[in-house]
Amino acid sequence: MGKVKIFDTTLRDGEQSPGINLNHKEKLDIAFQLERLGVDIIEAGFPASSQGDFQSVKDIATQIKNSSITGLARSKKEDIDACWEALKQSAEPRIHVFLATSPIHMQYKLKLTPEQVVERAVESVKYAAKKFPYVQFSAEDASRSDWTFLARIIEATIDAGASVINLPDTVGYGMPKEISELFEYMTKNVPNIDRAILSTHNHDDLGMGVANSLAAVQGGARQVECTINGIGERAGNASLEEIAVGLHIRSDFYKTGTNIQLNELKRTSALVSRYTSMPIPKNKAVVGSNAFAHESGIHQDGMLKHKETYEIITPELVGATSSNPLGKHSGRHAFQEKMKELGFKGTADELNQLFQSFKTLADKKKTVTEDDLYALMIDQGEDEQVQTYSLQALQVSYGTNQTPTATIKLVKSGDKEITEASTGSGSVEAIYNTLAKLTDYEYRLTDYRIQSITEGEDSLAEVHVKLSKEEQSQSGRGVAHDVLEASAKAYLHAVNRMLNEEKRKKEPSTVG
Ligand SMILES: CC(=O)SCCNC(=O)CCNC(=O)[C@H](O)C(C)(C)COP(=O)(O)OP(=O)(O)OC[C@H]1O[C@@H](n2cnc3c(N)ncnc32)[C@H](O)[C@@H]1OP(=O)(O)O
Ligand SMILES: CC(C)C(=O)C(=O)O
Repeated sequence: MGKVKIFDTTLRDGEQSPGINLNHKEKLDIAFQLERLGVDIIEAGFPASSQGDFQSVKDIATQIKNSSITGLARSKKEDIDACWEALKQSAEPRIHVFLATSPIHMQYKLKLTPEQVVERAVESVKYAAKKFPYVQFSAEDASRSDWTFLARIIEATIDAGASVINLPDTVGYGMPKEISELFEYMTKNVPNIDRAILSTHNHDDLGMGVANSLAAVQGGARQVECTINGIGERAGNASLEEIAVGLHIRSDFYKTGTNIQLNELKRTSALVSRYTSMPIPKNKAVVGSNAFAHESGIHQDGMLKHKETYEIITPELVGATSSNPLGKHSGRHAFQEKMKELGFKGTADELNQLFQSFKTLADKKKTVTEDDLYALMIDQGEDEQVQTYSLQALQVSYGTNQTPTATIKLVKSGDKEITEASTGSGSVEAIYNTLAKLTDYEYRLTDYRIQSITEGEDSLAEVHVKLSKEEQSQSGRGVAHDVLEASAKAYLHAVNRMLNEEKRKKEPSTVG
């Protein structure tokens, strides 16, 4: 049996997670990391849904060479046309067309009869196949669809030109046995099934996303759709890292594997977590910080005697350890070596700047971990974007019987220095009141979260904020050794993103 293809939808279904809003650069960075991870197919977005999605899919399709790129389209000519415009320059243009097949979706959402759904699906797949060499058709809500009807629409769409058929558990309703039987049934009962490969796409509403994906492989699926860290609509999608490691560790059972470079999993997960502002739960399988931590005496004793007593996955397998910790006495060579290992692709000048930031941090911290270095790299990436405002100096005066006051100096548009002071009921509020005056904007703070990137008293602080203004909202993050500085940086990050977005919206549209 060949390898199972991994179809990553972090940039499409993953971005549908409430609260996630990735910008163009973040999407490209994630796409490059997914390519490095060995993902077979990257679903880069839904081109007809917005100008931003269109542009990201187009740029990802032209820049990524070692993974195939696809985009989502409803069964509508306009969506298929937008997808083609975005993907026509990719080495292997692929489209993902979908239409719901469950009674509830057909009747209430689409307001179409089953006959009309078959007609519409066939018409769309035929139209897409005139442009694209690879067409995937998804029968949305397949797990709640009638199996005989599903077999009929699968046969018809394969005849119309689909070479991949996806049977999603759209609302996370299926149970593993049921999902595996669904795939077995289609494999046996669709006469032309050997002309297509079957794909599975599972949501986690009942916590079954990964179990259902693996059950589908048992039932005959040869492509698995999933996301990094399991992000996605509602409770999320099945997580790529758990599926890839599950198929690897239990290859004795599944008799197949994937092209995923497992030792890239940890850094991919960290990058996606940082960019989406979605922290990884400590106990998350494979990539959580407790995944390889053994706490109790009996377990520790077992581990000391023989690691395999309690460890079925080694941290090294998924790229989770750093054997050469960096600190204040580390030099350029060790630093450069580590950055190479972490996938740094910048110029010598950028590396030099990073080295300076690393030295500043190492003066304050005992050990600089991989997570700290990722944070520095991501911070530097932000510097490459247009930053209308940057933080020059911050001073906060605070005392138990005193109103907190923040004095802040910013640099505006690269050269103009502006200074303001303001009070607040707490230090962070004083900072935000001052920044609101300085940036001359009326934002509402709708989310504020602090996370320590690493463990220990001297860890870096990461603050995530969400600012809203009328219908718009933008998230921002700031990393610093000090929580107040990280809070100021996060606010400015969101303001700069908001301003960039406003500027981009004023630029002429190029969709279609
Ligand atoms: C299961 C999934 O994850 S599917 C992907 C879901 N992702 C998204 O929706 C994110 C991006 N979506 C968007 O930006 C918007 O919804 C758009 C641009 C696609 C459409 O926006 P609007 O035109 O304003 O329509 P709206 O979202 O309100 O309604 C969806 C319409 O698409 C129709 N529709 C839904 N699925 C399909 C489909 N597969 N094929 C054809 N039409 C469809 C609905 O019936 C509805 O049509 P109606 O207006 O005739 O009632
Ligand atoms: C478009 C389809 C595959 C989807 O995202 C779902 O059904 O969840």
